[in-house]
Amino acid sequence: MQIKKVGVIGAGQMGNGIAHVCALAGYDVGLYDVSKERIEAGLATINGNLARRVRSGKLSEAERDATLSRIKAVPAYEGFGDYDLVIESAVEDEQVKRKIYQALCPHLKPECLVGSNTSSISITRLAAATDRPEKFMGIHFMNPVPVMELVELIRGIATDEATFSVAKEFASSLKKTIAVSEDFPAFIVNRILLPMINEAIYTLYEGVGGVEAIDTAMKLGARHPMGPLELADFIGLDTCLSVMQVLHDGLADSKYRPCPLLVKYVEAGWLGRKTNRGFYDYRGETPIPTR
Ligand SMILES: CC(=O)CC(=O)SCCNC(=O)CCNC(=O)[C@H](O)C(C)(C)COP(=O)(O)OP(=O)(O)OC[C@H]1O[C@@H](n2cnc3c(N)ncnc32)[C@H](O)[C@@H]1OP(=O)(O)O
Ligand SMILES: NC(=O)C1=CN([C@@H]2O[C@H](COP(=O)(O)OP(=O)(O)OC[C@H]3O[C@@H](n4cnc5c(N)ncnc54)[C@H](OP(=O)(O)O)[C@@H]3O)[C@@H](O)[C@H]2O)C=CC1
Repeated sequence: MQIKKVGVIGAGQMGNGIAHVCALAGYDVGLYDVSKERIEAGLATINGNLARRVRSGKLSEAERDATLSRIKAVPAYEGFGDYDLVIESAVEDEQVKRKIYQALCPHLKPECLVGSNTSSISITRLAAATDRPEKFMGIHFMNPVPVMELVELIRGIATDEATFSVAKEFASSLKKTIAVSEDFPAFIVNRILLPMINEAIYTLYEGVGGVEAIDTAMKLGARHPMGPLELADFIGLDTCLSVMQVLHDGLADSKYRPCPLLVKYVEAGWLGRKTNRGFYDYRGETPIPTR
């Protein structure tokens, strides 16, 4: 099957990044979110990211214009009727994702593939909420999508070989490197990364170090490009908590217990960069640690 048109559900930081790399690779892209404002904000981010690449000489203005012209807003699921692949990248909440598939699938052509960018949720379970489990896969991009080289591919129990093969070709066409993961909670990257971030939050919670000390320690002591708390803010603390809950529930091991301080930040609505406050306060010119 030849993929030409790619739909993206959710225009947040991951959805707009997925739309960006797909359009850059020559696909026609349709972007959907719950409101017109959300779609416009996603399109504005893509515009800004492409403009930065033009300024740094990595993209010509003509390439930028052609990329932007390939992305359109799709305000309703009916608009995805002639798409070949739809990638869902809405919030990390199983109930929200299930509702999306139930509303979306009746409008898709029978051969359309469906992918989820979920960070942690069972692909087999999500597939069961669609009318096409054999055409459903985990296609997990990393943040920031235009920069990170990896895509994890995850097959559910029912995913057929043809779907897997098209997904591999698709990810390669975006110039991404593939890592195949079995369908276990949080797959490979987040099975390893999120417990480290959670441990960094416990380190803060127990007073072993402050926000800056923890981030400096891991940046300079372990050569991580971002400290774990800075990275948590970048990912979104709601997403970090959801992933830890999926690990804790799915593997039933207390070592995955989400740190109570992470829970508290999420309850406060301090979700990191997207709400301007998390382990750092981003409202001023430079980020200030909140603890
Ligand atoms: C939760 C999950 O399910 C899975 C996940 O994704 S976990 C998160 C995985 N991601 C990470 O671990 C990211 C760790 N951080 C990094 O690798 C780096 O800090 C970084 C790549 C984000 C920024 O690198 P940097 O060297 O500090 O920044 P900077 O020099 O400003 O930018 C490097 C390039 O990235 C681009 N970039 C940076 N942030 C970007 C963003 N948010 N969106 C798009 N492009 C971005 C810049 O435009 C620049 O591109 P050019 O070279 O083409 O100009
Ligand atoms: N953040 C990260 O680093 C990574 C995240 N992911 C995964 O990608 C997915 C998206 O995450 P991310 O982009 O960070 O989250 P964001 O919060 O930035 O974006 C999610 C978007 O989905 C929208 N949304 C909510 N409900 C629906 C719905 N019913 N239909 C369509 N859109 C909806 C949200 O709108 P509103 O704000 O109005 O609710 C928001 O615009 C999640 O599954 C996450 O786990 C994967 C890799 C990395």
